[in-house]
Amino acid sequence: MSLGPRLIIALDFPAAAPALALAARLDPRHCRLKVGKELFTAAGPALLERLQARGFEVFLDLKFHDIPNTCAAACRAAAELGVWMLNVHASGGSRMLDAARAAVDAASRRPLLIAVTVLTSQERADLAEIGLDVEPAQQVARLAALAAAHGIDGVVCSAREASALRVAHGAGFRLVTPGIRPAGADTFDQRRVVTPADALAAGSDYLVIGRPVTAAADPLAALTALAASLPAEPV
Ligand SMILES: O=c1ccn([C@@H]2O[C@H](COP(=O)(O)O)[C@@H](O)[C@H]2O)c(=O)[nH]1
Repeated sequence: MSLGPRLIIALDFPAAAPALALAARLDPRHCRLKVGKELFTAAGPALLERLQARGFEVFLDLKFHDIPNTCAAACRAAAELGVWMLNVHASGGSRMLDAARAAVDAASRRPLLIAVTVLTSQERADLAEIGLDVEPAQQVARLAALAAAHGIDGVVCSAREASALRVAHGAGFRLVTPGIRPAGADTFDQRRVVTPADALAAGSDYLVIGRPVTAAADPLAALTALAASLPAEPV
């Protein structure tokens, strides 16, 4: 089964113009695009329409986390925007996950619904601070199991956790992995980072890549080099 392009470029920009300028240099046959909180707040649904009109499938990364009714309503509204994938926080719990899933199931074009486990910027000390005395991998496994049990299509995790999740949840469970860094690249605020080739080898379905491409002096050259470090796309 082909999952389509496995690279998802995070358009973390403050306005539509730079996002559209980068998108104009990209090919929807080779990557998908991610619109997150910053860009969506600045540019709104109109930007999604323009990206989709150019042939891109869009991951709307708003990480909804609220009471079940509010979360479901947000998922419904996001699904109506025609996005390919959207997400919620698994830590919202089973009733919130059920409500979110029911909302996307009712959509005329159902997007993939993905649950965020432990942010890739977090390490053990960050979890301890919020009262979780566990390794990130353990908390990721716990939240992924909750998501899977409630019919969620997959999770956002670090590729460090991908192989264990693939064993636990099988081939159809989508593993979406940010925190991707070519060897030697600046990690910035990320903590659980993995190289692109290692992420795929570990079983990631989709690699989310932002600053290694978008902050590069030549984003297209950076993306081309990154893609060249990967085995050929399955067809
Ligand atoms: O656990 C998570 C969930 C989401 N993200 C998002 O992915 C990109 C990563 O950007 P980089 O510049 O490659 O670090 C960014 O939009 C995050 O909001 C994540 O990093 N980790």
